[in-house]
Amino acid sequence: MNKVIAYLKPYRNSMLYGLFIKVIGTFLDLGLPWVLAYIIDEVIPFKKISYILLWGVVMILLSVGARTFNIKANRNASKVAKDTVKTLRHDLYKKIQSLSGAQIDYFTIPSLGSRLTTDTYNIHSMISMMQRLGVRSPILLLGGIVITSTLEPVLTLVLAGIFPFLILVVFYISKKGIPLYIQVQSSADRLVRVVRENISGIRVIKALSKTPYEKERFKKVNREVVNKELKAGITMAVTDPIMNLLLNLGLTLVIVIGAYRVNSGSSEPGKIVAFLSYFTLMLNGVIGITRIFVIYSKASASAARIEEVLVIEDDLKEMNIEPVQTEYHIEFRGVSFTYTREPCIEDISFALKRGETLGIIGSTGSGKTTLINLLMRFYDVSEGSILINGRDVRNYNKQELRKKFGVAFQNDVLFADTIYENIKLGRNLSREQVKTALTHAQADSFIQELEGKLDFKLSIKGSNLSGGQKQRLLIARALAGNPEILILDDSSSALDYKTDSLLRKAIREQYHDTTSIIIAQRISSIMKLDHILVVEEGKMAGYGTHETLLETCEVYQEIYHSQMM
Ligand SMILES: Nc1ncnc2c1ncn2[C@@H]1O[C@H](COP(=O)(O)OP(=O)(O)OP(=O)(O)O)[C@@H](O)[C@H]1O
Repeated sequence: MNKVIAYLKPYRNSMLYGLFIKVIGTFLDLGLPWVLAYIIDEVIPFKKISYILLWGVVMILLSVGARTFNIKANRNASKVAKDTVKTLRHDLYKKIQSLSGAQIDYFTIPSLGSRLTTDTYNIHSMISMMQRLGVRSPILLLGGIVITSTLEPVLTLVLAGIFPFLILVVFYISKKGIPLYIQVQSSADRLVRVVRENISGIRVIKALSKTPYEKERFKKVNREVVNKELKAGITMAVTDPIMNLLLNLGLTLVIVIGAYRVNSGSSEPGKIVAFLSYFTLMLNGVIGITRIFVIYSKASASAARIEEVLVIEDDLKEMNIEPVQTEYHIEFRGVSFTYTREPCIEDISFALKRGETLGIIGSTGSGKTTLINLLMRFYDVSEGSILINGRDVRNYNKQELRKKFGVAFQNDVLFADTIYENIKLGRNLSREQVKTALTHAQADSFIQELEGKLDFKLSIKGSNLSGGQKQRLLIARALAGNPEILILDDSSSALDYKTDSLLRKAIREQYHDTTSIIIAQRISSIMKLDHILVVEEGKMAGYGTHETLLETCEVYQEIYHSQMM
């Protein structure tokens, strides 16, 4: 919680101001029953209307003052909570952006999503509540005790006697509640994951008639969240009735003893009436405190989850590795890599000169994308090294490294925005540059037919385009800005042969200085490239030109025969 609490520092003055007016507002509330008792016991016996009216006005002023100060304080509290969580959410988002691939795998994307949304919302509720109920409730409770003890010390003793029990209840229950709320958040993560998968795969689910299966899957995880919520809720909900019970027991005693005291002349009816009003205020105070404990329990579970992300060390730090003199633009030197347990990439080596093209082919899951992940340093190699211009990729500032690339990943994302903005993607690219990239990506012809052309608005994930059209836009995005290194990861699979061939021709002719790596399943997409790497189960099954591989590489021959014959 400490790291999250530190976010409140800049708002210290604003919180102090809020605290001040909240305290005044609450004290004005506490003054009301005292004035009531005074009117009943001291003013009414005189039977003077003007005197009674005067004290009535005092009561109205107290009441209006209390409301005004409380409203002002509550507004201030909301503002502090909103601003604090805005900064926290911003920092968390920034941190998530900088996480390495391994760290994202560890946290999982749905969990990061709910840490950024539900967890920060819980913190917002806590900060807001702490400044409101957190100030008001203890004052109502303690102030109530102090004032009632001046009015009726004997009766106050009866109420005060039950407070140690109340504290014990709150302590015991919140100790049980916090771990339960951590479990609730974890199962909410699973729910988010299932919903994400479900919604993004809605078409295939319908196509394969998997709706009942998915419904069942959702039902299961939804039930899990509900059960966990229920368990946490039931545990925390015990607090309220137990406290009410204890307080009501105390009140019953107060009324009985109070009645005896009024009868015996040692107290007055006004004091007993005021005592009952104070009791209601104190009850509100106690209810407020229990609510704070519930919110605190939730927020402390959320704070732990947020802090876990905020404090994680960058595992892709810049290293100080001596650069080497080399004629190559990109070099893989004996690269091996393991995601979790089994090695995924083993001893891969190749070298490309500037402007050369490399095709990577191999069966699914053989490790082709992983090679790109390592080149772009989403993960660090387990063994060996990857050099760009003789500098180890671990030597680069991450921004500097990633700026070199133009990338179209498998199933990459198109945003719900115009075609122009989707290609530009926040870079400083003119409409002319974007148009050129679209022409090279063979997207020109279909864009001409769209309403608004470059300003045609795409739906989420580009769902108002065909698969081939989407791929052409993604390729254009990779080409725009003339990157130093172009990566196309299985991104032309939906193109017809003619368009695919025109695309390769455009890349060859227009991007001389760009070193290109093209991952493809189709041999026709890569057979004319300068080098071809054949990957099989993470290992190099062959490396060379199309002709040499046809002679020397059995795996390549098999792929060739299966596709071309
Ligand atoms: N984040 C990850 N965590 C653990 N294992 C992973 C991760 N990403 C990929 N893998 C595993 O590593 C292996 C290689 O995956 P990779 O995506 O590199 O294959 P690929 O050759 O590109 O496959 P495809 O042609 O189907 O895209 C696969 O067995 C895959 O299950």
